[in-house]
Amino acid sequence: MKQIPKINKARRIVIKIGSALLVDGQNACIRQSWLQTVVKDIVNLRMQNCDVLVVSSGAIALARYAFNLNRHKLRLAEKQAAAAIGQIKLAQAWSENFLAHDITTAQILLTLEDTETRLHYLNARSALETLLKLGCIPIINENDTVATSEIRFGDNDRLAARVAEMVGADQLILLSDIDGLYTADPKSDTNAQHLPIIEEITPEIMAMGGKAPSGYSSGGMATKLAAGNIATTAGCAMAIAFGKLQHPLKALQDGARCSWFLPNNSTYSARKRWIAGGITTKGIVYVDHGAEKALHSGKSLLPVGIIKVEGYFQRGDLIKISNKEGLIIGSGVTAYDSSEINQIIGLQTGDINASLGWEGPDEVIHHDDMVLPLSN
Ligand SMILES: Nc1ncnc2c1ncn2[C@@H]1O[C@H](COP(=O)(O)OP(=O)(O)O)[C@@H](O)[C@H]1O
Ligand SMILES: N[C@@H](CCC(=O)OP(=O)(O)O)C(=O)O
Repeated sequence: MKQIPKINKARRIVIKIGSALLVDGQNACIRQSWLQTVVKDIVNLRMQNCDVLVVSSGAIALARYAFNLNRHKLRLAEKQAAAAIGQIKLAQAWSENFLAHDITTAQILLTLEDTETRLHYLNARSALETLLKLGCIPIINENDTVATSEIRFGDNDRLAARVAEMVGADQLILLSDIDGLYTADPKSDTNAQHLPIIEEITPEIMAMGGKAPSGYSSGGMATKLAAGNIATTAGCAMAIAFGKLQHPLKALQDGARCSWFLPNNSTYSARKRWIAGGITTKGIVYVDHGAEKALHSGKSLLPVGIIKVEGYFQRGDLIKISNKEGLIIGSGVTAYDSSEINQIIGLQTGDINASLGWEGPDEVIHHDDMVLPLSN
């Protein structure tokens, strides 16, 4: 039996706070007395030598009543406008509350694209590391204004997991309106059972995540489980805990019920963890049975094993690998763009250069740039 993680033993924690906790939905204002208690809990964690990063939702919810933006379904551009209005209030609330403890906060707005483009990812990572060294608390949110539907996380659960992976956090705490994962949504199934420990995120566990709820929240349980996949693959434990009460982190430290997702004993390098955490699909290469077997035995993907390419992508993009039957078996960074792969599909290594007219690498995806099995 694996050990249940303890929040007071963590060296670095990412805490994700959902809109419903931070924002009073009736009045579209910050739940100030609650926020004060969360900030106090975070200050205490830092006194125990733990680095803390906050992923905070709430920008859109804070702007709901401005400019008649209070309908349930907003268009993307309206959400972006609401986020731009609300983000100032959100950052100000965090800043003022931490300043009361002489702690400086720093706002970081990220998109899915930032976490999937290697250079942006490395820049964000070094900025976060520097902020932590300076003793600041990064307050992170999705950059909703520039995130169009294809490049949106759309939920801060997966963004938080990506951040946890980026900074090598040992714990990710998702504070929610529920105290963990149940076998079904307890709001609609009175027989649902609470699950205190999830050792592995199996397809059965994934199936327990329902659809996104209506109202101000956007993710629901499904995105929390997707976050669990990213975090645990990166070797980070994840908790889903009830956050609505005062001092929610202290409550967790004192043993309040929650669901812990235990980390994989992953020995992935930082680069492979980045690949494993990829969410978008720019394209897919389909491989034959021989190649599938070779990949599983640690070989690189060669053109000879590819039978089909889907999508348009550039060299260096993260793409998925599918077997002949259409099952995604992995992902990796491609050394060729999609039109080049179409030119060399099925070719033996010795014939690649003649077909391309220039000297390309032997591998379409090098073993060092590939993760199997796929983590999400
Ligand atoms: N299997 C499940 N276990 C627990 N909660 C579930 C499950 N399936 C769906 N849910 C719903 O997910 C909700 C939490 O997600 P959400 O409202 O998006 O939270 P947050 O705003 O904290 O991101 C719960 O209130 C619950 O109704
Ligand atoms: N970026 C959005 C939050 C989106 C989101 O994930 O919301 P939630 O499900 O409440 O955590 C905002 O600040 O309003």
